[in-house]
Amino acid sequence: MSKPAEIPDNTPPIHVMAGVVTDVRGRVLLARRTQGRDLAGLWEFPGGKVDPGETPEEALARELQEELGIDADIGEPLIRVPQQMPHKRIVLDVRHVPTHRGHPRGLDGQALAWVPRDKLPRYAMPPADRPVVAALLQAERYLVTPSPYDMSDDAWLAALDAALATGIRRVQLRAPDVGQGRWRTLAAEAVARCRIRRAEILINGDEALAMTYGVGLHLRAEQLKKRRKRDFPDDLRLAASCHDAHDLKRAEMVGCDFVVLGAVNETASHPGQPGMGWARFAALRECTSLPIYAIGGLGMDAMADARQQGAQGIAAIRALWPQGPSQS
Ligand SMILES: Nc1nc2c([nH]c(=O)n2[C@H]2C[C@H](O)[C@@H](COP(=O)(O)OP(=O)(O)OP(=O)(O)O)O2)c(=O)[nH]1
Ligand SMILES: [Mg+2]
Repeated sequence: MSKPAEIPDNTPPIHVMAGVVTDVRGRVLLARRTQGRDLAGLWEFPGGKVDPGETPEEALARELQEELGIDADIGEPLIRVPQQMPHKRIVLDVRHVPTHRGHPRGLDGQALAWVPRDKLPRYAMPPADRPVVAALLQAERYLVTPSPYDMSDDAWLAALDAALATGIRRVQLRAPDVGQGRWRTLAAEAVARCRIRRAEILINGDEALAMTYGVGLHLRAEQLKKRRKRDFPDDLRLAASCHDAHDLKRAEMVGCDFVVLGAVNETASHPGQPGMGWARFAALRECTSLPIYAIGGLGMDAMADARQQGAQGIAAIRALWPQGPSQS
């Protein structure tokens, strides 16, 4: 995952603002890049580069006025994606645009489309937009279940239910250190509970079990290193745990749908091992367009930071698992 030779490491990235302009039906506005520019023909969120002396919000409001003729209210940040492209580095800084005045028109001759959210993945977009679309459609919290240790199955399942009740919609089922028989029982019950709550399930490591239930598979880092091809149904999620640029490259090659990258901070399970920190996380994120959850000693209070560093959100055991008496 080395950087293209023509980009020196110290080239400052180009700051690009883009807006998720939404209509009353919740559809999102995409614009098609015109011929004769980079990435021509691809669909994008309308926006453009920040000019010297402008704030990011001023830049986005100006671009939306120039390109679409609308007077837009710039809302909350969605995600900020650092991205290496063949001949440049950008930071794609995406804001919600919940309201605007005027009817958008393609003033540069660009085609426009109002797209229902669930149809966004059908549009061919630049690589930096893949994490943006994922941020719009997919869960920002990825619960990784802890081993039950001395908890009873019932207590563990009750904790899972409590976690799901907080609105968690993506779960990695993992229970290391329990025997096969108990793992199968726990997994069967956990899959049923996640289905009731409409939470997406990925099973850690156990491909046969994932296929049995028709749910996703989360590859451990060692499993990812040995895998050459996806070899997994396209309609089920395939994810992987990554620690470095090699892992990310492999996850791309294998066709993972998303990955988990860390540890960002020191964790309680590995005291004394410093994490990679946000700067390293963002540098690795810059070299891939995979959606990435940050993991490692992160609480939910780090969510805004994570999104600013280009993360889909946070994956966690402790921070997302209700603390029962035997967990303390
Ligand atoms: N607006 C926008 N740009 C994107 C997206 N995804 C993405 O990779 N980009 C890239 C494409 C370009 O390399 C860069 C934006 O530059 P641009 O050339 O469109 O900027 P601009 O609107 O200021 O246009 P110009 O006046 O320089 O022609 O960011 C996106 O969703 N929206
Ligand atoms: Mg533009």
